[in-house]
Amino acid sequence: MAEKRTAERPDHTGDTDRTGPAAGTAAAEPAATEAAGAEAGAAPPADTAGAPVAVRVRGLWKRFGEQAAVAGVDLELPAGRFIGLVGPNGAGKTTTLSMVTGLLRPDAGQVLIGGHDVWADPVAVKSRIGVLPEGLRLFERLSGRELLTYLGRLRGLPGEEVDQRTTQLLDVLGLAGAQHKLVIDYSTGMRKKIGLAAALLHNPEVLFLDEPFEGVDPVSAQTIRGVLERYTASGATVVFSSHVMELVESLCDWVAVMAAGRIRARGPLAEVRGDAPTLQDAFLELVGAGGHDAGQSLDWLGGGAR
Ligand SMILES: Nc1ncnc2c1ncn2[C@@H]1O[C@H](COP(=O)(O)OP(=O)(O)OP(=O)(O)O)[C@@H](O)[C@H]1O
Repeated sequence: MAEKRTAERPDHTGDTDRTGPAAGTAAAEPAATEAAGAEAGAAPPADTAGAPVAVRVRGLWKRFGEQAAVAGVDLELPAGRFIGLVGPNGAGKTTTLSMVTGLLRPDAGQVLIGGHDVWADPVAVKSRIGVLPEGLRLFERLSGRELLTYLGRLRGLPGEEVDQRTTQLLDVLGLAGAQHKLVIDYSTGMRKKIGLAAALLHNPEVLFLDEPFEGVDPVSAQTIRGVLERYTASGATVVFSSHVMELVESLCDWVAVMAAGRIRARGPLAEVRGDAPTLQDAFLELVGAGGHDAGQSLDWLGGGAR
C-alpha cells in the first residue's frame, strides 16, 4: 500500500541537513533494484510540515543475511511530540530504533538528532538522548540507587545533582522502597522503571522507549504516563514503540506505522487514523491484515473429536 499522507504535504524549506550518507555509516548502498522499490532516490518526506525536527532519518537500511529488516526508511520526527512507532511483529521497529540510537550500525543511511549525526558525532548525540531499549541490560549487582548514581556520574552530572535527581526519580516511579535492593532482584516492571529513570536522569532532549509499558502494572503505567506527559509538555520528544494500539492512541499525538521494514504511514494521529473508527482499524488496513486467516483454518482446535 502506498504511504498514506505525506505526498500531500508541502516541502519543508527549513530542511538543510539532508546530506548524503554519513562518513561514519558503514556499508555500501544496497542494490539499486531494492533501493528503487523503497524510497531511496525519491524526494525526502516532509513529515513535520515546518515544525522543528527532533530526529531526521534518511535512507536507512539493515539486512540480516538475505532479509532486509529495515528497507529504506526516511522519516522526520517532530520535536515536542509524543510519537508512537507501531507495526506488527518483525516489522523492523526494534532494528530501526537500535540504529537511530546508535546501538546498531546501519548498512546505509543517515540519522541526525538535534542536527548531529548519530555515527559521525556519537558523543554529541548520546548526551541529547535517553534510551530504554528492548531487553535492557543493567548492572545487576548494583542497587537501584547505586545504578542511577553511577550512570549520573558517567553522564558528567555533579554528585549533588545526581543525588537529588535520583531521589526524586525513585520516589516518583515508586521505587524508593526498593532503592537499596540489588537490580538482579527487581521484577520485570521494576526493571522497566529503573531503566526509565536511568534514561531520564540527564534530562535528554529525545527519549526513545522500546515497549516501555511491557510488564508494568496499571498503577505504575499511569505514573510513567504522567512523567512522560510532563516531559513532552516541556518541549522534549518521546519516541516509543508498542503493539498496544489503545495505548498508542491514548498517549501519542503523532505516529509512524511500519511493516516489512518500511514506513507505511506517518503523521499526526488523527490523520493516520483517517476515517477508521480506531487506530487499530487503520493499522490493520495499513499493514494489510484485513484478509488474514484469524484461525479459521484450525478446524481441529477446540471441542469435538480429539
Ligand atoms: N540480530 C538479528 N539477526 C537476524 N535477524 C534479525 C536480527 N534482529 C532482527 N532480525 C529480523 O529482522 C526483522 C525485524 O525485527 P525487529 O526486531 O526489528 O522487529 P520488531 O518490529 O521490533 O518486532 P517485534 O514487534 O516482534 O519486537 C525480523 O524478521 C527479525 O527476525
